[in-house]
Amino acid sequence: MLQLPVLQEPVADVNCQRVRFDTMPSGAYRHSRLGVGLQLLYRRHSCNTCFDENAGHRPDGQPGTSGLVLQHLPHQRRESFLYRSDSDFDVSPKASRNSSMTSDLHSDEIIVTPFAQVLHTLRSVHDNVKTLTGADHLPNHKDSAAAPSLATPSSDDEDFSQMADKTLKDLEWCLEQLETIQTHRSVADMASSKFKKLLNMELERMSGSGQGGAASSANQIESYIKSTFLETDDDSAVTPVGKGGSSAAGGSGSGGGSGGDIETGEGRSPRDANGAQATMTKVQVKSTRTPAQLSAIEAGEAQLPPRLGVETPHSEALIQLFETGLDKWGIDIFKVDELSANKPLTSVVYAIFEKRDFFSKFCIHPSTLVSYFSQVEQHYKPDNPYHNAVHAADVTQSTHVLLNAPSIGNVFSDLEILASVFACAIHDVNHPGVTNQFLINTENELAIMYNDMSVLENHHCAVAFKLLQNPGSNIFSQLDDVERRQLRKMVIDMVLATDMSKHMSLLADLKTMVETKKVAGGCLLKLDNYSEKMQIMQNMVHCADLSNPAKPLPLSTQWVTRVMEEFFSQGDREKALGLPVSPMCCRETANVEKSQVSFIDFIVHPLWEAWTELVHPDAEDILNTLEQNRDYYCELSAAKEAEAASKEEAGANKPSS
Ligand SMILES: Nc1ncnc2c1ncn2[C@@H]1O[C@@H]2COP(=O)(O)O[C@H]2[C@H]1O
Ligand SMILES: [Mg+2]
Ligand SMILES: [Zn+2]
Ligand SMILES: [Zn+2]
Repeated sequence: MLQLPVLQEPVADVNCQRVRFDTMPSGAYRHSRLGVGLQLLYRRHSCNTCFDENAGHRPDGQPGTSGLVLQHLPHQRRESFLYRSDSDFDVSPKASRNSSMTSDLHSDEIIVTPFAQVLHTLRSVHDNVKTLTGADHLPNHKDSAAAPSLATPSSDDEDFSQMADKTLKDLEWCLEQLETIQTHRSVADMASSKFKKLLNMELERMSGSGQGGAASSANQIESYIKSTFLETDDDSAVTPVGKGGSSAAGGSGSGGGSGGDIETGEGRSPRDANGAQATMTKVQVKSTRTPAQLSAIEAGEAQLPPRLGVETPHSEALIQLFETGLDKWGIDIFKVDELSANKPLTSVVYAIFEKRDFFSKFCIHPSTLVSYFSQVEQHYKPDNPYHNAVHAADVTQSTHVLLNAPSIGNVFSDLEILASVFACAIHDVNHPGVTNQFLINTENELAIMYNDMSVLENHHCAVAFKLLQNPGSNIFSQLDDVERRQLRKMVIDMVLATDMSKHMSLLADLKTMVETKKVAGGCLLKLDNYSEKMQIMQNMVHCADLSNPAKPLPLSTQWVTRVMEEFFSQGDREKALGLPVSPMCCRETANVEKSQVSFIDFIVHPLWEAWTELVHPDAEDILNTLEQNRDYYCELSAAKEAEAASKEEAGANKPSS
């Protein structure tokens, strides 16, 4: 069970409140300044005590060891745009929006997802009405509260009419929200549409602010973020045409004879009528084992593979590296690549399976594991600068570290952990080095096969499960049917969620779940149903997939170089095919530093901020690193702009002779 913090309860219990306030950091006193009936926000706990307090409050009376406590983030933390004022939209309670109350609050106190806001506001209304009608005995009014109050509070009339006014406004807002909920949509969809609106506002603000070169690079970044991380709505154009002619446009008509040849190395033509079939045929590679070896494996007599599953002259150094780094955020994964003789994925998976005792827990023969993951590793394309086996190993090891967080220590079963590690290892297998939009625009056989829906992610899953069918490769052969079905479903759900167009929905799910539980006053996220657990697992893998900007700077910068190189080579191909160049894919015009700042501000930081809220304080260092890296790129970008400006000036001042 995930254990949530008791961040919020109506301020009714005077004694409890005093005790808590005594132990709070100074910044947390702000609620006590608010008038009676306005304390709709949180009573807060001091960080080092709230876990124990929650344990004491647990309904089952068990000590609070097996859950996750949702705690507040430190106040100096920069907040993401999700906390920005949204006064252009009717997306927050009116009364609270402009009041002094919200202006000095911090992200752990402000509720931003609509459904939680409704619950929250209703609770406040409830408390206010209680006070207004005299049902409450005005706990904050010191000892005078001992006398039962009348229908009109003893404080001045102004307080009273302000409160009545606010109560009515809040009630009206809640009713409006509840009335306009589209019943076919989930409450998390409410958050997702709100966040998309906010992101669009931010992006428009960004691209509207610059001039000249700065404006065009901002436009390109805006197009990149919109086309990659925002799902195209049914009612908008099928393929968004970005500003400045740099977008993944083209649509179904423009693929022409281009063929969109993903170079999978087998020289097949995607326009070939058998193209789709060829894709899966390619996956059915022959097993690397001789029949004798296979029967030895089946009989359990197979020889153990080399240490860590890879033949390498550097096995001692690799063992050393894993001993110190396997459980650490920011292991040098490029060093792992080098020491493992370019088998980073096999060696990382092997080390994790050993560490987690999966060989014996799931009766997996080490040589079966090596057989399977060698094939998976071969199906990652080494020529991709970014989407290769090193990225897979990186995401797998990152998830392994996230799973080790004490706060989620007892949340997942072994089978769920196995599924998560496996999903990460295969999540980009056979990636062609181009985006979904490119495959769709070029009518690639994969796009045809998967009807333009999460084309790559469907392909990664299919390839991985196909490879399991090769002789001597089924690492799950000893699971029973139910477990195998469960595992398959979990893996598919996680890998399909790595489609970046699902980003906002994932983030909205996570935030709505966390905030709703907080507001509802529960301290435990029970996570006893599949869908809630899966939301956490999908977000965890998504975080790991978007973790390169949160790694120590020397690693982070290398990933940026790689991802940009991959984007640029897609741009080269688009140019060669006469297609419009996708945003961020033109090596001549892309602004790498600035795009990193925006990528972090608009995508990565909101996600990690939400994850940190869930597992606080476990991911604190990760969020810090992310913010430092963001500042690094911001400074680089500013320096570059200053240099460009001074060059321009020098050019303008030169006499034209
Ligand atoms: N540093 C980065 N800058 C820009 N885009 C990135 C960066 N890192 C990852 N991405 C994108 O985010 C995507 C995450 O899923 P993929 O690994 O399939 O592909 C990744 C890239 O398209
Ligand atoms: Mg992917
Ligand atoms: Zn706390
Ligand atoms: Zn990935």
